[in-house]
Amino acid sequence: MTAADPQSESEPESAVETARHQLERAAAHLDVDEGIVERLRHPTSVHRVTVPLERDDGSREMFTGYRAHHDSVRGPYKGGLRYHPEVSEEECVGLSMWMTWKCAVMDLPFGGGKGGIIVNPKELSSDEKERLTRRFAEELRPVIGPMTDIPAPDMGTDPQTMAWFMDAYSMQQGETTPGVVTGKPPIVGGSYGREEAPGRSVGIITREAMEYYDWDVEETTVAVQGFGSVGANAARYLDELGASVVAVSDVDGAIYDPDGLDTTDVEDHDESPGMVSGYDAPETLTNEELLELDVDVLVPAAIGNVLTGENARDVEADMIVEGANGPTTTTAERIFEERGIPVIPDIIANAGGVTVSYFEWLQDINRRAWTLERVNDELESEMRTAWEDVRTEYDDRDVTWRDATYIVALERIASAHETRGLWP
Ligand SMILES: NC(=O)C1=CN([C@@H]2O[C@H](COP(=O)(O)OP(=O)(O)OC[C@H]3O[C@@H](n4cnc5c(N)ncnc54)[C@H](OP(=O)(O)O)[C@@H]3O)[C@@H](O)[C@H]2O)C=CC1
Ligand SMILES: O=C(O)CCC(=O)C(=O)O
Repeated sequence: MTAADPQSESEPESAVETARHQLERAAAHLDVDEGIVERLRHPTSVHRVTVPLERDDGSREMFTGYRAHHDSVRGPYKGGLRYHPEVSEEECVGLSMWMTWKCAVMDLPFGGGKGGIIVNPKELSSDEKERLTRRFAEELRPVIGPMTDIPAPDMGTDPQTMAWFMDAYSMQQGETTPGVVTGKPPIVGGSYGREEAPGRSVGIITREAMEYYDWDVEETTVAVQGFGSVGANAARYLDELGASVVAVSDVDGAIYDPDGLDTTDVEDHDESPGMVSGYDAPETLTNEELLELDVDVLVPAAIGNVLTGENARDVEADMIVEGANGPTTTTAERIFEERGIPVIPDIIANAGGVTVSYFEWLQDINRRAWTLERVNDELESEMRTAWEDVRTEYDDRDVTWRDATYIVALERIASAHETRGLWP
């Protein structure tokens, strides 16, 4: 491993710092009112709540939760709830900014929000997680709602968490309100295909990018960091397409088979957390080694800030497709640009999650479920449209894939602000 890049911006970099750098880069290519750019550097509001929990043994503990609202010019705030020990206000703000751009790239009528609780979900029993979630929903009730802010799953939360959240909100409202969260199980108003959607979109966008560069999918090797909702579904989609998925990982480490893993045989985070590193594979690696494997496509799909000034020069992949939110720091991005390694950004690659959340929200409003086939067909069509919008900017301007994606998003957001009138 080489030393940290001498021109590094200070690392570790917070999500909000990364998000601001990315916004400024895109703004430099557009004729956007400086006031609008300045406004977008900040959240509209951030809500901090204390969430009391009675443990199974009768002891009491206080947890801190957040909900950041970044921008709602195009519609209600939208974005996930994360349960993780490293959740912070700054992280929620950065993630909410990414949600604003993500919804705009996909042309969805939503803005950006994100929230979470500082907690290690692996240290909660199912009953404790339910009580924590119900109380969190009650605390957030004044600032969420089907027409104001619609949470969804993220790391450490899942469809069951969303069902508890929806139930707690509905009990307080006095009416069943399925549209207050997305990512629920289908039996309580969730959409078929939502759980798989972010990983599926990573697969679709990887496929489109491979087509763009004229790569043969059957000849392509892939390494995926993280084998949860996003990573496992991306790996399985690409495996099904014919790519050779040679490595996947969980928090404890990676498994590697140069001949390709059978991704359906490896249990994912939902089926059995922590089972990846226990799988009987020809070789095991650390997560750091997985990131530096000589593969065609690297998909970081676990946590943020894993590609940094420390390791970006050692990455041997020919293309990076971001499954996680914010896996690449500003310094790493610059190094990949210098090295000619394309980085397809999170805000389009994993946007299938929020896109199917939008389908779910429509289904909830209309009280009418779509088939899985319809969901997947419409997701395919939305992803291809967004890819074409981004590809056009990429081909027309001498910019990175991230800049091209941000340009599409920022043009739509800035134009909505100008049309509505930002300055009263
Ligand atoms: N869920 C969603 O709808 C969406 C999620 N995302 C983003 O995708 C990323 C992953 O989310 P999601 O798949 O939902 O999360 P999950 O909780 O379902 O899975 C996370 C996976 O990452 C692994 N992991 C956790 N910490 C580390 C670490 N330090 N190093 C390596 N692996 C680690 C976990 O391992 P283990 O099983 O051992 O815990 C697990 O395999 C996040 O950045 C999230 O914001 C983006 C769009 C939508
Ligand atoms: O489905 C959603 O509303 C948001 C999912 C999410 O948090 C994300 O895309 O990062």
